[in-house]
Amino acid sequence: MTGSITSQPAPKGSEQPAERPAAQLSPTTPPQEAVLPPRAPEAPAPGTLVGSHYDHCFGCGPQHPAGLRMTVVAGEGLDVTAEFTVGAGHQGGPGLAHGGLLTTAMDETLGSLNWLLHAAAVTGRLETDFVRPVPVDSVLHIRARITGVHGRKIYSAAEGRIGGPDGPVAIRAQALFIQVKLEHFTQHGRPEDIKKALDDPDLFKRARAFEVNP
Ligand SMILES: CCCCCCCCCCCCCC(=O)SCCNC(=O)CCNC(=O)[C@H](O)C(C)(C)COP(=O)(O)OP(=O)(O)OC[C@H]1O[C@@H](n2cnc3c(N)ncnc32)[C@H](O)[C@@H]1OP(=O)(O)O
Repeated sequence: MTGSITSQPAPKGSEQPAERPAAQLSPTTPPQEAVLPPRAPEAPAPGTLVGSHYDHCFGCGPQHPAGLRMTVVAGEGLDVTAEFTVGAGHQGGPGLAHGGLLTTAMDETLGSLNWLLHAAAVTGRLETDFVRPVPVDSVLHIRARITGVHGRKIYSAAEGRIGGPDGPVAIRAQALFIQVKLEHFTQHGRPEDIKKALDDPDLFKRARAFEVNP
C-alpha cells in the first residue's frame, strides 16, 4: 500500500529521537507557595447543602428545564460531595453518559468549593481524565477538594465514582478557578438576564454575598 502516513520513510536526519521537553507541571497543580486557608465564616456548615448559586444554572439551577439539577453537600474541611444521576437524556454513546456532561458535573462540583471560601470564582482551566464509561441509570458520586490557593487562583481536584463513595473511579478532574468581582457577570452577561437577576433579590442575594476584592 502506498500513501499511508506510517509507510513514509523518515525524513533524512530525523532518525534520532527528538529531545523531550522537561516535564512541566500542569497549570491546575498548586505552586509551592499556595496555601490552604481556613473555611470562611459564611461557609455552609459541614453536612449541609451548599445550595444553587443561580436558579437558571445548567449545573445546579432548580428552575432549569433540562439542567443537571445537582445538589452539593459541604464537607468538614475544604471539600464537598455531590451526586449526579445519569439519565437517558445524558447519553453520548448508546446507554452511556456523554463525556461533556460528566465534565459539567465535575465543573459544577468543583465550582461549589468556592462557597467554602466565600469567593466568587470562575473556571479558568479544567482537566478531565475519563477512566471508565458511565452507564445510564448509574449514580456518579463526586468528591472534590480545594488543593491550594494562591492570590486569585483557587486550585482543586475531584474524583467521580460509580454507584457510591467506594465504587470504581470513572472520572478524575483538576481545575484552576480564578476569583472575579461581581462585574465579571454584570459586564459580560446578557443584559436581560442580568437585569432579571438584579431585580430579584432572592436570586441575587447569594451572588452579592460572593463579592470579593481580588
Ligand atoms: C448573575 C448571577 C451571578 C452568579 C455568581 C456565581 C458565580 C459562580 C459561577 C460558577 C459556575 C460554574 C463554573 C463555570 O462554568 S464558570 C464559566 C466558565 N468560565 C468562564 O467563562 C471564564 C472565562 N474566562 C475569563 O473570564 C477570564 O479569562 C478569567 C476571569 C478566568 C481570567 O481573566 P482575568 O483578566 O481576570 O485574569 P488574568 O487573565 O490576569 O488571569 C489571572 C491569573 O490566572 C491565570 N490564568 C487565567 N486563566 C488561566 C488558564 N486557563 N490556565 C492557566 N492559568 C490561567 C493567569 O495566567 C494569571 O496568572 P498570574 O499571571 O496572576 O500568575
